[in-house]
Amino acid sequence: MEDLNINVVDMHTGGEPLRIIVSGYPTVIGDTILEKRAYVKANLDHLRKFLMFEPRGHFDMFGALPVEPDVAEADAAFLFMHNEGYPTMCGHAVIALGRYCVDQGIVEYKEPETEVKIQCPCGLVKAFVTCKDGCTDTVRFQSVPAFVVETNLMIQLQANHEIKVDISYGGAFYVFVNIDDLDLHYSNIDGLKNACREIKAAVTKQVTISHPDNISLNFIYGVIFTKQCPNEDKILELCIFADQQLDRSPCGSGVTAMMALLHHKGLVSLEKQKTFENPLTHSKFLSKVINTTKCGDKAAVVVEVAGNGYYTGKSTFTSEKKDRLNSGFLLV
Ligand SMILES: O=C(O)[C@H]1NCC[C@@H]1O
Repeated sequence: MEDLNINVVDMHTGGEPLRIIVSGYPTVIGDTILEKRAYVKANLDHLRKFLMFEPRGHFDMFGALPVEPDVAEADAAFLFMHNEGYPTMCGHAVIALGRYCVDQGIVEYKEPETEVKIQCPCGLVKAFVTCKDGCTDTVRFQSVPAFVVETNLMIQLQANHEIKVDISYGGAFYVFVNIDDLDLHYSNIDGLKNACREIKAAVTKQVTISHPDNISLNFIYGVIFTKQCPNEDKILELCIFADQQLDRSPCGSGVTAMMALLHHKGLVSLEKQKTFENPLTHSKFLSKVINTTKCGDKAAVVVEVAGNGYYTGKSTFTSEKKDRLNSGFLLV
């Protein structure tokens, strides 16, 4: 591997890490953001492993790589990366990146709120950063149109156990399972990871995932284990995504997809706010459906999600040729 010197800023949103690459990456080639995503996958994947894997990262690390936007309205564009590859959307990242873009002067600071238009692989996402007394704070974002793929789909799990799932899109495709339909508790992470594997495999057999605009978006990104809290307007969401990665946040793109589902089922009206909580870290996002729209010929909604991202550090990552573990490894 070449001599590397990569500068990053680390943040977290609701406990979910975000490693923002600031400098030291080669130029990413491609006319569109999806071409750039394909380029890094084919040509620069060793750098994802270098920054996401141990000893510099860990199994559940998440990253954002700035690239040149290819739509005129965008203020910035980012590719995302995790333990398996390059996802199409990430809400927790957009919340942190909204602050980062204003703090870095990529967009001019404006009180009481600064709008930052971030191009993501799934499309243009608008972030609105609260700005007060010279400081950035809470971020709300409006994602790409979200739509429902299937509701009440019956799938067969290996243990002769049939369960009902929903599938919905919020910048990425998610399968939703009510955790009470499984004999599992949120604290049983290994059990949930096994269930996630089985659910993903069963759904992939039964359903063709298809986005009206681009085939690069056609894959199930994660499984979300949900629970409506009785007597409270709060929904628990635990997302397992990529290669069994566990989201510490309530999962911004998952919340977007879930709000599309709730709206479709008549369980939430426009502008009605819902709270989503990660059952392990107890971090929260607030969300509402703000409009109806279309995605191709599908009925869709525009969803807003709000949360807080915080800075945790800055690093320069270097390499040494004589280091046998230089290129990164994972112990699960
Ligand atoms: O907030 C989100 O949308 C994400 N968090 C990790 C997995 C998803 O990309």
